[in-house]
Parts: sequence; C-alpha cells; structure tokens
Amino acid sequence: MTVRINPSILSADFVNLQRDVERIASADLVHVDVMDNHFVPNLTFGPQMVGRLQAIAPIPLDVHLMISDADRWAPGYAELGAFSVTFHAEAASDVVETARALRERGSRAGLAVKPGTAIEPYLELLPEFDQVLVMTVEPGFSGQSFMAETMPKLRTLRQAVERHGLDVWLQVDGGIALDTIGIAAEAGADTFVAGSAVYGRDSVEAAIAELRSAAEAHSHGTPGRV
Ligand SMILES: O=C(CO)[C@@H](O)[C@H](O)COP(=O)(O)O
Repeated sequence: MTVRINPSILSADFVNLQRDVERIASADLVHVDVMDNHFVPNLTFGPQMVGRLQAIAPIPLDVHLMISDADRWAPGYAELGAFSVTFHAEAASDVVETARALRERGSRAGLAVKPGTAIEPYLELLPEFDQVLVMTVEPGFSGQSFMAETMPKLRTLRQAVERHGLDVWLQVDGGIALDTIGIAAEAGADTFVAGSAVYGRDSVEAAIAELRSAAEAHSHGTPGRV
C-alpha cells in the first residue's frame, strides 16, 4: 500500500512559511490547516494565504478546512487549485453536494471527522469521496497526544474500502510521530499528517524519511510511492 507523509505547516514558523514549505519537498503533500476560530478555538489563515502557498509550494496542497459553513467556503479552495480539499462532516449541511462541488472544480474531495463523530453514517457515501480524514486529536492545535481510541473507526473504514474495492485514501491527523504512526498504519491508514514530529526536528528530511519507513513497516500490503 502506498504510504503518504503530509507535514502540517501548523507547526511551521509562520514568519518564514515559504522557507518551511520548501524544506518539506521530500514529503508527498503540504497539509494546510485553515482555522476560523469558530469551528475550532484557533485561527490561522484563509484563501489569500492558501493561494500564495499554492503558488510557491514544491509539492501539492492538502487543504484541511476546520471552518464552519463548509458548504459555502470549501469550493473556493478548490478553485485556488488545491490538490485536495477536506472539510468536516460536523460543519457541512450537505456533504455529498459539497464533495461534488470540489470534484467539479478539479480537487480531490475529503471528509474529516472529529474523534467523537461516528463514521457509520458516512460509509455508504464513500464513493463520493477521494479521502477520509480521521482526526486523532481534537482539532485545533498541534502538539497534542494521539487518541488510540479512534483506531476502530479507521479499521471500519479500511474494511469498507477493501470490501467495495474503492480508491479512497485514509488519513490520520494529530499526535502522529514515530511511536504512533505504526499503530495508525496497522489500523488501516495510508496517509499521515504530522506537525511537531516533522517541524520539531532539526532535519525535517530525516523526520519525513523515518516516519515513512515506520508507516511502511506496519502498512497493509506492498509499500510504494504515488
Ligand atoms: O489539524 C491539526 C490540529 O487540529 C493538525 O494538522 C496538527 O497540526 C497536527 O500537529 P501534530 O499533532 O502532528 O503536532
């Protein structure tokens, strides 16, 4: 199974964002956390900054919207050219319509769920999505501890994806580090967001390589790149 490592720039130095995005060229995608201080108690940036990141990033953008009223705002991020746009199930009134709007605009459509949100109501909608993000911390901040109790949700998703032969990436985000990435890979994740475990290291390149090896050692099937 192909393993993807997506460093989260929430842990980067915002004053030197271009430098820190260029440092992660060996990763698969740049994970871009958009927060509105309403859906989550933290504030980052909006479309203007994402547009600039789209212009300078050496690898594609994986935009994670932690914002209310996702139906209204998500399509605009796809129009900026983001490779993938993931919105929260808890913040959208029509997840299928929003996913279709993203795909129509050329982005991969992602559905995110908070740790306390059940995945079962969304299983039959999986063909509408290109990726599902299982939050492994409460969204809002980097540097929190991995919540292993979210792993059954990932196993349920992996079974559903395999059973129906779907090509849906399963992403985890929050507390992913060398001592937790194998747990998530074992449970069925193939796409790993890591903030402090990448930007907290002197060599972000070594951090990315080590996370990739650790995930591949526990992943289902044969390892490989996109
Ligand atoms: O979306 C979020 C937090 O809400 C994440 O992307 C964090 O930025 C991950 O940081 P670490 O837990 O890996 O430090």
